[in-house]
Amino acid sequence: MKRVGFVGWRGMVGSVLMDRMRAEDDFALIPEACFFSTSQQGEPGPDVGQGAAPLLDAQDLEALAGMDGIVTCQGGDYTSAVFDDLRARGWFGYWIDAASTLRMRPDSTIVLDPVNLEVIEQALADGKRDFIGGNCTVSLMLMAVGELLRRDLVDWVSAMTYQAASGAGARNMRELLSQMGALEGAAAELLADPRSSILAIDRAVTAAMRAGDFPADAFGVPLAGSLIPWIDKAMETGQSKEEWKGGVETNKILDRGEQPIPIDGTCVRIGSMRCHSQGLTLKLKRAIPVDEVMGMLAEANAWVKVIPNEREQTLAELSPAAVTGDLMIPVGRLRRMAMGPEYLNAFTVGDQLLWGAAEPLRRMLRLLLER
Ligand SMILES: NC(=O)C1=CN([C@@H]2O[C@H](COP(=O)(O)OP(=O)(O)OC[C@H]3O[C@@H](n4cnc5c(N)ncnc54)[C@H](OP(=O)(O)O)[C@@H]3O)[C@@H](O)[C@H]2O)C=CC1
Ligand SMILES: N[C@@H](CC(=O)OP(=O)(O)O)C(=O)O
Repeated sequence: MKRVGFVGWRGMVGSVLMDRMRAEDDFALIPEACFFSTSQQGEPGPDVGQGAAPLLDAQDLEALAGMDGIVTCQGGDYTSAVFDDLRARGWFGYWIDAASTLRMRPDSTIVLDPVNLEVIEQALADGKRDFIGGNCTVSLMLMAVGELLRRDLVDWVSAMTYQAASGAGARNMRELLSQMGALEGAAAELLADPRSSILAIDRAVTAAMRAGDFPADAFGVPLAGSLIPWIDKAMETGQSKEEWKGGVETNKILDRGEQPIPIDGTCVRIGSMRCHSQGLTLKLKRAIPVDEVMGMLAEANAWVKVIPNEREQTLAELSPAAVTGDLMIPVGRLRRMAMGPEYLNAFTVGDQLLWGAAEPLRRMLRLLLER
């Protein structure tokens, strides 16, 4: 690949991608990196070691068709607006995309190479050209416990999620902080007085949360001091779309074909900034000693970190506060459950902008550049 186009590089996911590409010196492998924008065409683009050229128009199919590969973090509306037209013109380049639009199309491969490198290599051998990053929750779950599914040791998985504000976008992250500030502000005087009643503090906070001027334009409801047990649209199954993706995308990543593993649960937005956490119940096909499970998980990839089921280490290492900004994927609380020896409990945390969004795309591009 000689010319690689980047769309959506200045957004939240795109900025994380750019940072990671700079950190890994990926741009040194790209003879010509071209930057596009839907709103800032002609403005100077970023300098990634090749000088700062003016930004190209991301709607200009002619300019896009001049690329050997396109990496987009611009979002699903953009993909819907240009992708089919671009292919219809006979464009034969590689399309690497963070958005969900194309994920379930037969020609697309969902990329998470530490888990499904064989599937990606087969797709390349078959001449496939569309490589799409998975849903953040799915990718993070598979980075943590995918090895058990890959080895076909699992009957089903229930995933109860605790998802960060970042999954809803940059505006929502800002709003979460505004909400936190508004709650603190509502109780500030009472908090400053050590003799004030905690119930009075709680009343002040609850009143602020329910007031018409509480900042909730982005989420629609309070998230700080509360939670939102619904993410994305409704499906006919009664699932939210986020819950539906857990099943269909996991099975596509693992190429399970006609033998999908049932995966379901409740996806919940909580007041974390950019780390998604998940409480998992795995029904194993046979009772496997927990030590053996820990060994399998620890060896599965270079980023997973098995945390012993002990209080101190769990508090120190298995939380959004510990993981934010890091590629590490801790998985802990590993223990047999009261339901029987085949029932395994697990808890995992991951940065949803790194392994959840930018990193699988970066690695797919690198794989193509190094071929
Ligand atoms: N957020 C997430 O957790 C995940 C998101 N994704 C996918 O990635 C897509 C993009 O998400 P995200 O990065 O959160 O979107 P952003 O809203 O942060 O960025 C999207 C685009 O908005 C434009 N933009 C307008 N104003 C600004 C500004 N002030 N700063 C930066 N960019 C601005 C830019 O395009 P332009 O230069 O053309 O104006 C930018 O590329 C999503 O729609 C989704 O499909 C995938 C996985 C996870
Ligand atoms: N839906 C995810 C974020 C996301 O962008 O997912 P997807 O890439 O599947 O649309 C969340 O809200 O946490």
